[in-house]
Amino acid sequence: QLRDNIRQQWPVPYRRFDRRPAADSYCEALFPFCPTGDDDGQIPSMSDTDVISVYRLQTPVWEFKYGDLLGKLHIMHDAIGFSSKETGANYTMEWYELFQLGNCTFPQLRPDVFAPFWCNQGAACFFGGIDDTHWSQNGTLEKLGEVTGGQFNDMAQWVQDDNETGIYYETWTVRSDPGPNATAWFESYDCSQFVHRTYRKLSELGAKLSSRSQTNYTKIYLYSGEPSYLGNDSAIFSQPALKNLAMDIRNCVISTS
Ligand SMILES: CCCCCCCCCCCCCC(=O)OC[C@@H](O)COP(=O)(O)OC[C@@H](O)CO
Repeated sequence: QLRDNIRQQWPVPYRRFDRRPAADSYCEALFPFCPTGDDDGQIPSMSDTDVISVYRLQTPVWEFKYGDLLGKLHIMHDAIGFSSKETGANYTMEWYELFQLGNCTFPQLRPDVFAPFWCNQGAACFFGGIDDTHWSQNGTLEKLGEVTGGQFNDMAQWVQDDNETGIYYETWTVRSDPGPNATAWFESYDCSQFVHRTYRKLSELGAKLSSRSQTNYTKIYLYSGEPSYLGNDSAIFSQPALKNLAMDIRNCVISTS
């Protein structure tokens, strides 16, 4: 696929931003995002010589509301826990949607705006404590290893940079077909991808982490032929010549919501 004479790169790389914008005031959270985390997303600094235990955390999505219901469908949320040997303090770190999963999965139609609208920011949430029951009851709480306080602090700096530049949650993994040699058109960007990036960063920093059991991560797949770039919002939704395309997209939003 050629776009503006440039060969299209698959999967389309996740777009990074210079900095996270404020969310649109139209978007409403049913549940406050990261209610007990720091308002500015700050992560406490550990002493360089501290020993920090790292935990794999997994629980069914919406466990707080539906218990193990989504766990039965293997729809799981992933996070990471930390525990400081020097202070005994525990921490939870996760990445999830500011305005709930449905709004990241499907756009909305606003009565006064022609183009579909997304409330799909996602962000890292770091807060004090590990709710053992929440994570272990229907999921997993497993120690993976230890890192030094210095490695933790370097990871914390990376988390803040990653969080400032990677701002949109993307639910779907889009591939050409279900087979092993499929081409990935778009990768998802969700809780488990954040966990993978963090493990990768910790391993770059020299950490040795390992799990006793195989971890399965939740992904939801769409299969399609090779995508073509049709234009951005303003190109599609403000040009009379593209009205049919714009209507088709709106109708598709109506039929999926
Ligand atoms: C409403 C339609 C949704 C259809 C989508 C079907 C499944 C999609 C699976 C995507 C993977 C989900 C993993 C993930 O990113 O989880 C993050 C988040 O949704 C978890 O939400 P939560 O409310 O269970 O937990 C957040 C919580 O820990 C806050 O303290």
